[in-house]
Amino acid sequence: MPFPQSVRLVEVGPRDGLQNEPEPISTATKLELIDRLGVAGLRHIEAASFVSPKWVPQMADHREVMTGLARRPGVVYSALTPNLKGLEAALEGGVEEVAVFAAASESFSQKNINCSIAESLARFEPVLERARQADVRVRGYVSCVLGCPYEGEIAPSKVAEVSKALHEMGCYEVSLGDTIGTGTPLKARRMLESVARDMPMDRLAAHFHDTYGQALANLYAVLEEGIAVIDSSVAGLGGCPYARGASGNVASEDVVYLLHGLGIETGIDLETLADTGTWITRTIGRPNRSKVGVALAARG
Ligand SMILES: CC(C)(COP(=O)([O-])OP(=O)([O-])OC[C@H]1O[C@@H](n2cnc3c(N)ncnc32)[C@H](O)[C@@H]1OP(=O)([O-])[O-])[C@@H](O)C(=O)NCCC(=O)NCCSC(=O)C[C@@](C)(O)CC(=O)[O-]
Repeated sequence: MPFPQSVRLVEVGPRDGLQNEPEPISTATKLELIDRLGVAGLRHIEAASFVSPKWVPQMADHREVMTGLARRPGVVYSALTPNLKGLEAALEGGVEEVAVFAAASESFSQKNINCSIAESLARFEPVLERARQADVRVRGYVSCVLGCPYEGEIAPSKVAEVSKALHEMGCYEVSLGDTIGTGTPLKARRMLESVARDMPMDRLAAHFHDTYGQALANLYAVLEEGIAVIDSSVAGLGGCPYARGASGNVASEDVVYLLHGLGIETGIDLETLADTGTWITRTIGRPNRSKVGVALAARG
């Protein structure tokens, strides 16, 4: 299949990228990061997570983030909402899009959201219903699509089953998470083929972590299959609190460089994005995990 003409990036740095940071990051820094990403041309930014502050303390200022945003026209600012409580709080914060998150692994589901896969899907039904009433779009995530930190291999048929359930429930898009970054291109392609048998390819997104350095190769493989939405995190920030050793998402700068090199449009200004990666990593004292970001910064 030919590559898509354009790809939509979903920037998850302010949420997935920061959620695991042990030291509190100020709301002002989060807001500046989100705004800089908008200036760089990102049109979908996952800004916050309405989860329990006991489980993920770094996201405790979700309301302040959501209400403090300098909303740029044309930019969607979304948030994670695992249940009705989270959704109601997000709606009060003026959210225009939310995401529910399930897993293809029972053990990960228990560790991450404290319930089974079936219970999570049942919990999402009223979230979808309430979001529909409020005219808010819902995205769905499936974690552990290419491996689980507790169970190892995950059957592509299980990923397909959970993805289909989220799609049928009303999620406009399902993002496939290689939570621990163990995937390889062949596995990624096989998994995607299995999922796309049950739901349209243009409703799927790739959300790959780069723990084993395979994320760009995996993205190339799924782009060839027809994926046109990619989640990424500026400077490769991140790691999942319930997947020990998992490193960040694939770096947004590296994805943009790859896509532009393939002649695929993103609407993103790479230099501004790279400056944002340099700024946030310096501000929070983290290494910049984007090779492109580091190379551009070194060039001056
Ligand atoms: C899902 C829950 C809330 C269930 O948590 P629970 O403990 O089973 O829920 P509960 O209903 O029994 O409530 C327990 C307490 O949490 C409170 N509570 C309940 N819900 C909320 C809420 N929405 N916001 C704020 N507080 C909440 C509730 O009010 C109560 O407070 P208490 O009475 O003890 O003071 C919990 O397990 C949780 O917050 N987990 C965090 C999960 C998380 O954020 N994980 C990281 C994001 S997922 C991810 O990174 C993967 C992804 C998406 O990026 C894709 C990939 O890479 O794979």
